[in-house]
Amino acid sequence: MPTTTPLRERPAWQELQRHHAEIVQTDLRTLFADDPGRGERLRARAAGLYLDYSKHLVTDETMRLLLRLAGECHLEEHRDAMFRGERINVSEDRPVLHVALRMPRDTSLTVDGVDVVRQVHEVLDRMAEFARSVRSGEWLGHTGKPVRNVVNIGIGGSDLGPVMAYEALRHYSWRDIAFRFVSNVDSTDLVEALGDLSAEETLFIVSSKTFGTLETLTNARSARDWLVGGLGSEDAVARHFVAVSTNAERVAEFGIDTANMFGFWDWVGGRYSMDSAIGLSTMIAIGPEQFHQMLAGFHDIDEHFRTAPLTENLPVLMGLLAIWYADFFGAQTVGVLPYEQYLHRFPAYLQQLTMESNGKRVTLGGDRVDYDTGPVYWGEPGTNGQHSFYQLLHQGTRLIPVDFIGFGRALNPLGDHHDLLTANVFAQAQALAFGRTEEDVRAEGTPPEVVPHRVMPGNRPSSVLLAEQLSPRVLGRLVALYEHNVFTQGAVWGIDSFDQWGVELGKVLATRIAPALTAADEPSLEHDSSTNALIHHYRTLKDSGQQREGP
Ligand SMILES: O=P(O)(O)OC[C@H]1O[C@](O)(CO)[C@@H](O)[C@@H]1O
Repeated sequence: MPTTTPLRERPAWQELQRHHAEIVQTDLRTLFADDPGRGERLRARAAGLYLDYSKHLVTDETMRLLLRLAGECHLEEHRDAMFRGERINVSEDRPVLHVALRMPRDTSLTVDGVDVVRQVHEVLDRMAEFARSVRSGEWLGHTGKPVRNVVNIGIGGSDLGPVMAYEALRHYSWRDIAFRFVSNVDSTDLVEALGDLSAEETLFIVSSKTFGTLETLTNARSARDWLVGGLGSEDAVARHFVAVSTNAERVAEFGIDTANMFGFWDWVGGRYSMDSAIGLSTMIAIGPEQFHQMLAGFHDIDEHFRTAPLTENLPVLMGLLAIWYADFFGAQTVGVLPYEQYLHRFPAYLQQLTMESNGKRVTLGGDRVDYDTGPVYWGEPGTNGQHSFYQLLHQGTRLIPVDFIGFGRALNPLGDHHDLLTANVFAQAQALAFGRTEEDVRAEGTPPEVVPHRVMPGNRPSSVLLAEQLSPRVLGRLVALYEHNVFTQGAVWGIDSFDQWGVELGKVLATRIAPALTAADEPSLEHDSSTNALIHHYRTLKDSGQQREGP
């Protein structure tokens, strides 16, 4: 599918470069003053989401050129290839089919002779049956008690999706069960999570696509020791451990009965898996019906991405804007600022989705790119961030495009809190775009020496995304929106957004270094001089602690 013309040589790219030189001669104040209809025109809607992109450093001409670039990069053909189940993850030679995870039961998609939609719904049905039995108290632990605590053990995509979704949908969750999420191999994570739990009432979900991840297996082994220690029998594992994985062999090797395993497939990337069986904790928390609502939300945006004209296609517009700033303005980051406390882990979730996907430096054909790819995504919920890092957004030297996410209705209405919250969304977007001029500051009687400090340059870009109210369906829509935004960016950059080879080397090196840290006798070291010195110093610190802790 990829054509051979290098990205920077494409006509639209070159025109965008020329056009960029014009855009920086104007500013948002002028653009709005000259065009009263801008705020109503530069916006798009889909599946209950409203995207205002009028406060971006763009004109109609910019959008026309960006959309032309998408065409020249065959975005629609790439998209259709994904939906058809072609092996677009070239470096791993796999299809990319998270969109099949939310296709309705009465549809089908055949890949390599198998109807994957049927497979998906078989697993969803098993998950639903299990979730119902846990929620109803029918599923009993080894000593005959129902489950009161669910602990998901996983990392990366096997943790960030479940924890983000649990937090986002807490309002809809079954409060009789406590949920904990353990990811870090730092023992504090597990110890703190289990500290106040009773083994008799605790169910572990070991979530790992590969079932080979060091952190997850280490935590799962320690959790099993804790359980067996607490209940006094290895037999307890069968009623207290279930697994979510693509690797039945390793699940069995670990000692979990594969009858208690929920599968998925290698065509689901870890960071695209929260709506697969990896979402088992989410399903137990909110129930199968609400989980299906979340899937329907994902599907709403899949259909929009697949069928809407690019000019009105929300994820496409967002992806192209990210490219505009990354490659033509040299912006390094994108802030995501949800004004909804329940979405407080959404930026952390997006970090993996965006950066593990588009943190790539070679094209699909293996050539080194000569343009910037994936920006750094980061963020915090508003209004908290306003009292922390927004200063830099408003008056710092860097250009940082941001996405504000707001809602029409609060889940926990209280007085005028929600109107105040939303007023802050609009005010921040306004302040970033239009700032405060020197004349305005002087007119307020500001002492001349303070004037430069109080001027707000404005001309800082933002999107405002609005939805009715956070719900499972809306969460699905939001996540799918960013998934396809990431897809759009990757398709234009011509990179593989679905592999993650960059995380492998560190894993291999850690397993080489670990024996030197655990060895009883001073090891002979053959690493670089810095690593050798660090290992020596660590061993000294460890020994000095052991001596102090001695009898
Ligand atoms: O689900 P697994 O196989 O344990 O992998 C966990 C995470 O590790 C990664 O491979 C990166 O280290 C992610 O892509 C993945 O989500």
